[in-house]
Amino acid sequence: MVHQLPTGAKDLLPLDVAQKRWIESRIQQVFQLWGYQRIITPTIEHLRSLTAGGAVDPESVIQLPSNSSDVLGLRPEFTASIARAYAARLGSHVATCPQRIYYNANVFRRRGNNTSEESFQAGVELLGASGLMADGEILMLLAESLDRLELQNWQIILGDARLTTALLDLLPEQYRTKVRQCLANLDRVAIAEMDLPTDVKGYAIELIDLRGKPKDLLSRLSTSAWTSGLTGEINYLKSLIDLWESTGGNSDRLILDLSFMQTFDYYTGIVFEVACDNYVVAQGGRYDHLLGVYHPHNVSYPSIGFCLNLEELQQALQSRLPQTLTNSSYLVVAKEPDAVQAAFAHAAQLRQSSDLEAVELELQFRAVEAVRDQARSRGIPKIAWVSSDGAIVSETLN
Ligand SMILES: N[C@@H](Cc1c[nH]c[nH+]1)C(=O)O
Repeated sequence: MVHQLPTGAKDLLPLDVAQKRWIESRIQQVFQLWGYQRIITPTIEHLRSLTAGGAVDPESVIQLPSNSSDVLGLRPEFTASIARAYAARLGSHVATCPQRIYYNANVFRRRGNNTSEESFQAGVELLGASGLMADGEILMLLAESLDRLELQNWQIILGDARLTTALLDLLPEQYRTKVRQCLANLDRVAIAEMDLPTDVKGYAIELIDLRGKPKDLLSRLSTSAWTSGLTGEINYLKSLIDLWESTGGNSDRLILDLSFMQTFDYYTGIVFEVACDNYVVAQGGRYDHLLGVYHPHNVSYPSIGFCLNLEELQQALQSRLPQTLTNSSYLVVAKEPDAVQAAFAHAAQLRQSSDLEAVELELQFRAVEAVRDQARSRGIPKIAWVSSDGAIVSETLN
């Protein structure tokens, strides 16, 4: 029988794992330097918890049969699980806020035609914090994580769920849903072809074009006839961009896109994704009402976070990642059966040495040349030949 993996599943072989570790260890270092602590939430939860009060489509969750009446599912992302874990724990005590939490694990999504996909995310959630400094911290932490990986050519596409909704609310009610759909799909043609009063169409097209350098776009927006009631939201974004620039953020890295919308529907403030060579390597945003979905009395805590998509990062970083595995430093060989004990003892002694990589044992009694060939082919530079009387001869291969 041929045992194939289900469509969408994959094995990570040791080199894939080494590359993934390379990325993870750097990102986690940065998260920890900013004071974030790691959380591990369960892979399986109740479907109703994973769907975050309707913000995550249950169709995207891989559901599991269960004996109880509650359907279970595999987590499709972490934000809902962390909101569930912390909603009741934060309490009203000021000292518990903010909480800085990070995670690094696998998530599972059901794709079209019933295939499933497992992928890996490393991310942070800043719980119980709002305002300019909190949003600024998350954007800067994101930038520092990407810089730590020496990722090139990345750009943050920054939107604002609240402002986008407010801009759409300026349209007469009967057109809002349709125009929102066109914005989500960046479908300019559909807007142009819609049967709309001329001024409404002009405004809808203005909305789809709200993408560009943050400062240019914001000044265009402040002078638009439609947006006079939105100065608070517009000024907030101006201040955030100023903070980014004044703290060393590269202004070319930031694109403001007020037609940008996220897949999950729990966002209430800034939203963003990071694009790099056609890969979306990270996404996130502010979600001020989500913790309330899980709190026994619906009390919410303003929060914000992001996750990095490790497979996409691995693709975008490919040429910088390790291309080979680390070889062992020594092959320890028992020359005859009654040297086995001494060979184990010598290998153990070598492993104590801090300047060596791994020490491997030869497991068969092969001819000397066959052992040397074996070591060479595995890139092991040294052999320790152990005799039954305990004598050891070290050989460096050339
Ligand atoms: N959980 C979101 C990313 C995110 C983290 N925090 C806020 N948003 C995702 O998987 O897309």
